[in-house]
Amino acid sequence: MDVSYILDQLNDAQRDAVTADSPGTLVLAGAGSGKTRVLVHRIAWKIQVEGLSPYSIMAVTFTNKAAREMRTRIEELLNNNVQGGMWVGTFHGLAHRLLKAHASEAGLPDNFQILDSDDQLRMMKRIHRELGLDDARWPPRQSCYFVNGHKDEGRRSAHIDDPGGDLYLQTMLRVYRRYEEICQQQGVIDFAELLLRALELWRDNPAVLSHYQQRFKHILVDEFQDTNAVQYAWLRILAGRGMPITAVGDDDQSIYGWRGARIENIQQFSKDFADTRIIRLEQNYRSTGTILSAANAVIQHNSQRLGKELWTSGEDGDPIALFAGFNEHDEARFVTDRIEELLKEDYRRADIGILYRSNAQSRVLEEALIRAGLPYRIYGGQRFYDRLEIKNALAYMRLIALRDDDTAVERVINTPTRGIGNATVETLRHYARDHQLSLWKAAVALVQSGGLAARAGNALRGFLSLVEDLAEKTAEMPLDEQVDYVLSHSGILDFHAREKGEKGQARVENLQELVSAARSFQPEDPEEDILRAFLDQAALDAGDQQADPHEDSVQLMTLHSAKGLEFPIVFMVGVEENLFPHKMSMDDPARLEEERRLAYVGITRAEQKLFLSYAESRRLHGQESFNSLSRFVREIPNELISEVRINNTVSRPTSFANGNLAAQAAAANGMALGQRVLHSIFGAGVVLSFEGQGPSARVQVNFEDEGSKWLVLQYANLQLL
Ligand SMILES: Nc1ncnc2c1ncn2[C@@H]1O[C@H](COP(=O)(O)OP(=O)(O)OP(=O)(O)O)[C@@H](O)[C@H]1O
Ligand SMILES: [Mg+2]
Repeated sequence: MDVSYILDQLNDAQRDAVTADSPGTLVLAGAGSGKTRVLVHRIAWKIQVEGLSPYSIMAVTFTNKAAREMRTRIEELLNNNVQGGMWVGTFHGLAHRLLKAHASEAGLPDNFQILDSDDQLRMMKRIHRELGLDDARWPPRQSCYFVNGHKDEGRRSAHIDDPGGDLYLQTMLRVYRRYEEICQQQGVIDFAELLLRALELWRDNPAVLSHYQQRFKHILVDEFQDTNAVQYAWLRILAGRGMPITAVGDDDQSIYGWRGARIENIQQFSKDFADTRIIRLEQNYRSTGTILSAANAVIQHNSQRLGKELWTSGEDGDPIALFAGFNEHDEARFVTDRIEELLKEDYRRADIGILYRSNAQSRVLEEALIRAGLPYRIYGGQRFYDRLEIKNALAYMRLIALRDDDTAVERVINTPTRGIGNATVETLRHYARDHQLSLWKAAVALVQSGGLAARAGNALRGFLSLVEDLAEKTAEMPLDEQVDYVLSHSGILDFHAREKGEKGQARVENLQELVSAARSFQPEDPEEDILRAFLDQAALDAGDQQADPHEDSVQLMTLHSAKGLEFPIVFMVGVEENLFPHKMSMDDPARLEEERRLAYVGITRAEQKLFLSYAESRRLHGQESFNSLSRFVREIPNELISEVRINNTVSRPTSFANGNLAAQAAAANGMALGQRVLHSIFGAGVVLSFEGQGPSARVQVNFEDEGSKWLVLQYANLQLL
């Protein structure tokens, strides 16, 4: 059999890694050196040459998107359909699959549901109320952090030592215990719990473990540097004493330390897996020489490194462009202007990635993209399934699947408004707590016993029978009709349609989109209950489905979600001290190094062109700040960077509502580049640029008769034309 096509497009070191027959194989290499490619080709090799069945392979990727891509690439390579039972997915996705197959062994009800981070926070707030904790002193978010942090390390509340007189720990422990109890009672599990349960399932059920140990013949793990303690333990327990395992990773790209990821797992690997062969890849195939030199220069400032070389035989390419905006709007306009130019040069929108440090930065960029008529998609962040109206609709669907889902009850018991006030809900909560019941069962009991005032009782009865009715009427419908029916008969559609203006409109469109999503939904396992599978998918998916995936669109995402991806063009925006590195990480050397690795990840996403930009003044989370250029940019040698001058960006007049220019510019300097203005003495002209801020802000205007002049904005008294 001619299998040369599996090795043809690989260099020697990559071939070595693909064909290695060592029990443990660790590929340790920098960004863009072909680690993911090696994994894909290694799987093809295992199947085609070594004759492993796809059924006996497990591959772990970092995102659901990466899992889908991996599957497609293997299929392309093997020229066939390898659906045949191969397990490819994220740790969370695989753990979920495992728990569904063995719910009872894992101590879960068959229809357990996933609690996403928003739901988790909601539940935490309820627990705080129940325990009489004041949210100001005990932020519920902090409790989530506490619980998740311990779970990531594999610690349940029972494993935490008696905190003695430490009030903080005592309180957190009480919260953790109560949280565990309630989750168990309701049959819901959060993300960290998925992993921990999956680990405990194997640890405590030798029969289940041995089944999988016999089934799998090879485990492969991408982005190994970001595994946490529980994930690593899960791999180890499965691999047992002899299952071959291949891990690929890059210590310089470890960026999830804040979520419990442990770089040490890399060193641990060769100790734990006998006869590990370590293979290094040194040639980068992704980026231009300039981009690669910049990345290398930045990461060299870190002290904790295993140390790797990375070179490219490619061209140097363009210098890295650096743009200083007056504020975030100016920066966003620079981005959209450049994108428009690039699109004229034969690039497609999907070739362009815009990367930022914090989710909140996306809003201004989104607005600029919308204004410029440029379709875009966001990975992560405000995902389709995170949107309010979608969560409302899904809460009804979840209740149809499982009445005891308290989070869903809380969400829609009075949405749309049906006269169930806070007092009634509070009574319900008390009753549920006192009788150890779910909210739903408590509601049924209260309605039956007549324990409520007539009005409240009727309203509550209305809600209960609505849900029962929805369940009954839609039981036999195909999924999309079911969703459609629930949207109109629950009142959710009307409720959101009544919201004013664009927002209501957008919500209705999103709800309609949910029907389409249901129509095109196909469960991985056709035997499975489709509603259940759909709800699980909604909770798990990393937000890939918000826009039409086939439309050519600009890609927006945080630096964290960009890991493993590549784009011909990359804009890294907001490269400012306090934003990136993040101000929370500035004082801690270890966290600062993690921020630098994030910069390394960002830079190395770019194939051909890299644009960096920052804003001299920025309003974020409602606060104005003035930050200097990020140290990470200053760590790039000057000769690799070319500064973009502001005038270059004045390509078209910006339109915005009439008003007093000084006031607007004072609020947001530089909004009006290209704007035509009138001065009482110099006459009409066009705004060329701005300088400074506050009272010293100056504006440069090119007057038709008088030529270019600098004026102090505050006194210039310009009128918009
Ligand atoms: N031998 C090769 N010949 C040509 N192109 C290659 C070769 N190896 C890898 N590539 C290409 O280089 C790019 C980077 O490869 P890949 O994504 O596998 O790198 P990686 O090491 O996984 O990067 P990251 O660390 O960012 O995850 C991809 O476009 C890939 O197709
Ligand atoms: Mg990769």
